[in-house]
Amino acid sequence: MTDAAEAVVETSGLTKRFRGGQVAVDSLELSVPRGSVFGFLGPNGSGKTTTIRMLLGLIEPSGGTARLLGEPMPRAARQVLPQVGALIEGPALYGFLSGRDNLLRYDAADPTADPRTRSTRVSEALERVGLAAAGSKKAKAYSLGMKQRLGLASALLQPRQLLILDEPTNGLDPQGMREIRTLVRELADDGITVFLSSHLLDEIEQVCSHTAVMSRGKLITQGTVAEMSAGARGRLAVTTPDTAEAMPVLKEHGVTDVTVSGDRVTGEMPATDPPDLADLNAALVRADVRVRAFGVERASLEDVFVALTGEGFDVAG
Ligand SMILES: Nc1ncnc2c1ncn2[C@@H]1O[C@H](COP(=O)(O)OP(=O)(O)OP(=O)(O)O)[C@@H](O)[C@H]1O
Repeated sequence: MTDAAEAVVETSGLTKRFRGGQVAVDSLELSVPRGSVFGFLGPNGSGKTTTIRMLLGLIEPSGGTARLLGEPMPRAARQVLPQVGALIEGPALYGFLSGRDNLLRYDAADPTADPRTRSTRVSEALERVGLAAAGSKKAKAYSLGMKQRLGLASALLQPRQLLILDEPTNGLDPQGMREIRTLVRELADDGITVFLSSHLLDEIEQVCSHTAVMSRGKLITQGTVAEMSAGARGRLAVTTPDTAEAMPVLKEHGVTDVTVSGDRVTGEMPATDPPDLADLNAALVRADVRVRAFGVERASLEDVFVALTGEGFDVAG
């Protein structure tokens, strides 16, 4: 269970069919490397929460297998779950209790938690999420971001190898989102593998080393975020007031799907034998195109998603 190359989450053919026949998760093959910050990305309803619930043994799969820290779930739940912190669907908090008392109470409900170290562990968890100073405030006075950090603290009351967070920034304002993202990075630096779900592409790009992309219950791709963006070709973008003059020059050089939006002309570089960017820029200038900015933009995960599914990534909700 300590091999660095080992997958901390591994599924094979994992499937969930709900009563009524709807397949929420379809033959999922997921492999989460130890030490990664793994972003489980997909639009709303693509099966992320259902997958997480199966991983944690909260619901039975209809087919396939899931292993957590190398052990089969749900069979090894009692052995494995103490090493896994989880936060799904926001923390259940008592508003009339302080943040600290919420954690004490939460810990007391955990039969594997040692009451003798409870107070120290609660203090450490509050410290870890930056709530030490606010620990004595009533939870109902917390901002949403603070509540979410308190939820994270509850998942950190014991030493964990793996954290599973379902949409940890959902509903937070930009500041709250930044706090959670920073915290996730710090936890990863501490050596905890973090598996988080999100429907936000830029969130995954900002915090995750690896990602798996879901669409309609199916895994469409997984790998490192860097590989994935590199795999999709970026678009050439030219900023110029002379868009009409720029278009034919780009087309002559093999650029396809040339489109104009405002003062930007963008297009796909040819896959084989692409023109040298300096030559292309010179050709634009020769054609009296006043070039204000020029370059190939790195492909985003959204480009990857659109390329693989042929659908737009629905960021609503
Ligand atoms: N208990 C259930 N019974 C029937 N269908 C369900 C149940 N739970 C989820 N589903 C359906 O399964 C599909 C996947 O839902 P799931 O919640 O796993 O998606 P998600 O990617 O986590 O999306 P969200 O971010 O909206 O939670 C959805 O179409 C949902 O309606």
